[in-house]
Formats: sequence, structure tokens, C-alpha cells
Amino acid sequence: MSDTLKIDALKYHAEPKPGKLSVELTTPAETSRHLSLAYSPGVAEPVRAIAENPENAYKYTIKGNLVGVISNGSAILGLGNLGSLASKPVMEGKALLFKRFANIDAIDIEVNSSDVQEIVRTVELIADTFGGINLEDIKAPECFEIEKRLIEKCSIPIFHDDQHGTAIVTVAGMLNALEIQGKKIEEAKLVCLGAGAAAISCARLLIAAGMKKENLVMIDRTGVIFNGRENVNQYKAEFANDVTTARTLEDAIVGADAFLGLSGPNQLSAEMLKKMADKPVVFACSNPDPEISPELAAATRDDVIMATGRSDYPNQVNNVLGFPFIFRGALDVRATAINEEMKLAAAYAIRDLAKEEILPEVIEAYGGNAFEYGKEYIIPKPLDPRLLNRVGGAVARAAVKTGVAKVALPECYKI
Ligand SMILES: NC(=O)C1=CN([C@@H]2O[C@H](COP(=O)(O)OP(=O)(O)OC[C@H]3O[C@@H](n4cnc5c(N)ncnc54)[C@H](OP(=O)(O)O)[C@@H]3O)[C@@H](O)[C@H]2O)C=CC1
Ligand SMILES: CC(=O)C(=O)O
Ligand SMILES: [Mg+2]
Repeated sequence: MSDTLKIDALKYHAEPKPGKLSVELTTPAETSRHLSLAYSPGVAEPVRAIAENPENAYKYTIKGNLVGVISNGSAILGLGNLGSLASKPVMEGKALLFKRFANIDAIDIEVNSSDVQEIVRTVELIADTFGGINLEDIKAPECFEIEKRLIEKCSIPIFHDDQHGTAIVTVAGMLNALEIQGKKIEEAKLVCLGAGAAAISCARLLIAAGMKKENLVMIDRTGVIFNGRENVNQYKAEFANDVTTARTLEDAIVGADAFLGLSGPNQLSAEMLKKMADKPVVFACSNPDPEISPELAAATRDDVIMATGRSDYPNQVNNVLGFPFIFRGALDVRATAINEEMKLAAAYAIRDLAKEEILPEVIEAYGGNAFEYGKEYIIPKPLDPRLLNRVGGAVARAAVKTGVAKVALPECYKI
């Protein structure tokens, strides 16, 4: 990151007021009559209505459009375990994105604990406040257990964004990138660097979208994951590869069609990139610093499709393209969960939108130079206003179809 960007980023967070969010009123509070309605005595009426039927909370409170963005700061972007308070700018950032892209009110909650039981209990006790919960930047393997237990305990969508948001967007981008390179997902060989929250979920969804498990080699800090290796937890074991004899990234990358980085900065060297198959796909998704810089990748070979998690390069493969719109669809049908069908529907909606004509306002927002579906544009831009209805609609329809919606499909999503 340049020094100017660092300085500007601090200034952006400090001014005009510290942070990126505030609370606004939606009803008038100017007269004694207003106060009698908003507070005592009037407020007693919605209280009674909700006590009688909890579903009335959706009618009389903000619940149905409110998402809790919850983190313990144990895996903040690719910066590691820097604690709950340090995660606050990212969580406020997620709330900003929820509001900006999907008009969802979101509030960040930082939980100062690394204990699974304690985090589950904390979230469980406050879950009624929200229409949905977005878990964020909680490291593997704890994140898997936390999410699983909360799904069992809560009747609102619980969605660990680093797992599922990332997986949905990665599948969308990977399907398009492979297609542009003239490759099929069913035949593509992929090396996944990282075996944490994002990597495990991406691997699962890539397989659900057609990738062969035996064509996927997953690598953690120890090396390639295979059966019988030391230090392999149950989640990594799901992706143990016994076909490959490779034991390091350097070996595994030879002839690979695709690289998916969900690990940390500067792990893929130019030498390694040179050893990939013709027309490779490189998703270096670690934030803020990718596994290989786009500059180095472009200087190394000209047949590569390159994506990062960042906003300042082409092809941003980042869960920002997913979570606001996925929650929009889920909240609009009062879904009780975000299931596999909803995730795949979201991925396919994002994939398909990239192939449509690009709106002039999107071109304008990204500097004014026209672009089209191809190597430098494999996935829609987050500022594409069509994402809201396309992804939200796909998710809502899948929720209705799979029986997890509590209310009927809104007119705006009918096709
Ligand atoms: N673009 C996007 O939308 C997203 C990007 N990410 C990025 O993915 C990365 C991981 O995030 P997340 O899954 O949430 O974190 P986790 O802490 O759950 O997982 C991190 C994983 O990365 C592995 N890892 C770290 N350094 C290396 C290395 N040098 N070589 C091999 N493996 C390594 C760890 O290995 P081990 O298991 O051995 O410790 C672990 O498996 C971050 O950089 C994050 O920014 C995450 C979510 C979304
Ligand atoms: C984008 C994101 O969620 C991450 O890097 O953790
Ligand atoms: Mg994250």
C-alpha cells in the first residue's frame, strides 16, 4: 500500500467524525405527542403485541432489517489474530457495505473472547435483536464449531461470511475465469493455498459446482494435506489428497490450471507462476496484500487471468459481492437459514451478471474507460446496481423453493 493511501485511509476513518457509522431516526420525535407514541405510554402497545406473538417484532421493530456483524478479531483479513477491538474498523466497514449496497442496517459487535463456548453463548443470547447474523473474521477451526452450534440454536440466518460469502464469489469468478481460458471446471486442477475458514468453504462450494475433489490440492503452513499427515484437523482431512505426490506448494503448482490463495501475502513466486499450465487462473485473495502482486503476475506471463480481493485492481474476488445481497434476499423472505441451494443460486447469479452489458454508470464509477467480459472483467463490480435484485432475488427464490422462507416471495423477485 502506498504511503499516500495509508495516510488517506486513516484520515477517512477519523473525519468528519470518528468511524464510519451513526444511528438515525426513522420516525418523528419533535412533539410531546411524538414522544407519547415513541416512548411512554405508546411504546407499551408494540411491547404487548410482541409478547403475544414474537413475529410482531418484524412489524414493530427494526429486527427484520437489522444484521449483527460479529467478530472476535481472531483472523482480521490476512492480518491475523489482532484481537476484537482492532477488528472494529473492518466490522464497521462491513456494516457500511450492508447499508450502501443493500440498505440493510447493520451494527458491529466485537466479542473479546477466543473461547468457542463463550462466543456461542454471547451470540445466542443477543440473537433475537437481529434478523440475521454475519460472523466475520473468526479463525478456523473455531469458526466451524461456532457457526454450527449457532445454526442449531438460532432461528435466524447465521452466516460466516469468510466461509460462505467468499466461497460464493470465488465460485462465480472461477467459473467465468476458467471459461474465458477455455477450460472446464470438471477437468481443472486447482491448488488452494490456505486451509482455514475461507479455503475450506471455497473448496466445498467449488466441488458442489463441478470441480473434482481429486483435482484439488489444499496446502497449509505445513504443506500439502494428505491422509496420514500430522496436524490435520477434521476440516482439513475432508480435502486430503492421496492422488498427488506433491508435498509443497512448489511441487503442487506444476501444471496447475488454477491457484486460489486464501492464506497470506507474497506466497506465490514468479518461478511458481511460470510452472503453472498454459492459460492459468490466479486468484490471490489475501487482504490487503495478495499472495502475488498483479504487477509481478503480469510481468511474469501474459496468458494469466489474475484476481485479487482488492478494490484497486481489476477482477475483485471479494465477499463484498455476496454478503449484502445474500442477506437482502434472505431477510426479504424472512429465511430461517442460508442453505446450500441459496449459496449456489447466489454464485450463479453473480457469474451470469458478469456476461451482461456493463452499465455506463458502472464504467463511470471505475474511471470511465469501457471494459467488457473477458480477462480483465470476470466478475461484476460491487457498484453494479443490478446485483441487488439479481443476487437477492436468486437467494430469495431458492429460500422459498427449499422451504426456509417464512413469508411469500416479494413481487420484485418474481420472474
Ligand atoms: N477476498 C476475500 O473475499 C477474502 C479473503 N480472505 C483472505 O483469506 C485469508 C485467510 O482468511 P481466513 O480463512 O478467514 O483465516 P483462517 O485463520 O481461518 O485461515 C488461514 C489459513 O491460511 C493458512 N496460511 C497462512 N499463511 C500461510 C502460508 N504462508 N502458507 C500456507 N498457508 C498459510 C493457515 O494455515 P494453517 O492452517 O497451517 O495455520 C490457515 O489454514 C486472509 O488473507 C483473508 O484476507 C478471507 C475471506 C474473504
Ligand atoms: C474480505 C474479507 O472478509 C477478508 O479478507 O477477511
Ligand atoms: Mg473477513
